[in-house]
Amino acid sequence: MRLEKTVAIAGLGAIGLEVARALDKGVDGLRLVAVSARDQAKAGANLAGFSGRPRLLPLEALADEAEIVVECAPAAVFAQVAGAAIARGRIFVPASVGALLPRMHLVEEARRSGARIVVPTGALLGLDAVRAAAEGSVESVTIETRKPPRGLEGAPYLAEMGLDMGAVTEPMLVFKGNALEAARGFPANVNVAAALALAGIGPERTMVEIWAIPGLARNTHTIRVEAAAARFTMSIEGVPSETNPRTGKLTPLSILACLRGLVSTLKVGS
Ligand SMILES: NC(=O)C1=CN([C@@H]2O[C@H](COP(=O)(O)OP(=O)(O)OC[C@H]3O[C@@H](n4cnc5c(N)ncnc54)[C@H](O)[C@@H]3O)[C@@H](O)[C@H]2O)C=CC1
Ligand SMILES: O=C([O-])CC(=O)C(=O)O
Repeated sequence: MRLEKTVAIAGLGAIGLEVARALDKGVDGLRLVAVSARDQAKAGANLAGFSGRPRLLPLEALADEAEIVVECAPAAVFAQVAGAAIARGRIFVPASVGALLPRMHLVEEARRSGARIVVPTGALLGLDAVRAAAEGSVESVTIETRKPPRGLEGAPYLAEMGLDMGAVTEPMLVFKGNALEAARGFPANVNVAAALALAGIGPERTMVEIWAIPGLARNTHTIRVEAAAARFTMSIEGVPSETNPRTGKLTPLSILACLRGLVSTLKVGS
């Protein structure tokens, strides 16, 4: 008989609430025991319809309650959630992957505490192929991200460069650089580039282009990999969530699939 693993979720927004709802409906081998939210009244209302009764706790307390801590909060509070989960030796599943890049010391801390950091594919695709390719030699990895201008609004890089997304009337290349610079400049927009970098050849060598495309209905990511074992190009067009246009609807589903993979008897994909 398989033991159940307990799960806690930090942040009940576009991603966290969807994951929480799905877990509450029932996923074999997983039990939602705690959540954290900024707006307690709103969280209480959202949780009122749940059949389980997850505890509503501060971010740092989640790791005391659950074996798996899923981070679905803004990048600004990433360190609080990650630090506690890793210190307690938990399985830490981050959505704000961009916030992990400047904090790679957490991987060393996890090694010491026995914690694991499991990065879901999120709004992206094909990280199994990228990881396989990276077991051999890889010449280059690039990602082009295309979003409607409103999906990029609020990024610190845009403010630094004086770029007003409201004024974009035709396709515009707003950023070109490596994944580390992209994560710094667009902490809420290019988690996919960070995940790609971690799957493959690292943030310095993974190259990123970000385009603002007026009228674009879907967040589009295209990966190109040139490796000794294979050359591949993959593209995904994600439907933006209604609650947060920066976030694709696939992301909570990817996290759910990732969580299932932590406990399932049959697991598909490397
Ligand atoms: N890995 C991936 O492919 C993707 C990752 N993301 C990232 O995932 C994270 C979550 O994204 P969304 O759910 O779309 O954001 P969201 O803004 O819809 O939700 C975040 C939630 O966290 C809550 N929150 C804020 N401060 C908090 C605090 N101190 N304690 C507890 N809760 C707090 C907010 O009230 C909100 O409900 C973001 O960092 C985003 O950039 C988004 C899309 C794709
Ligand atoms: O949902 C998407 O298309 C990707 C995204 O926002 C991110 O990488 O943070």
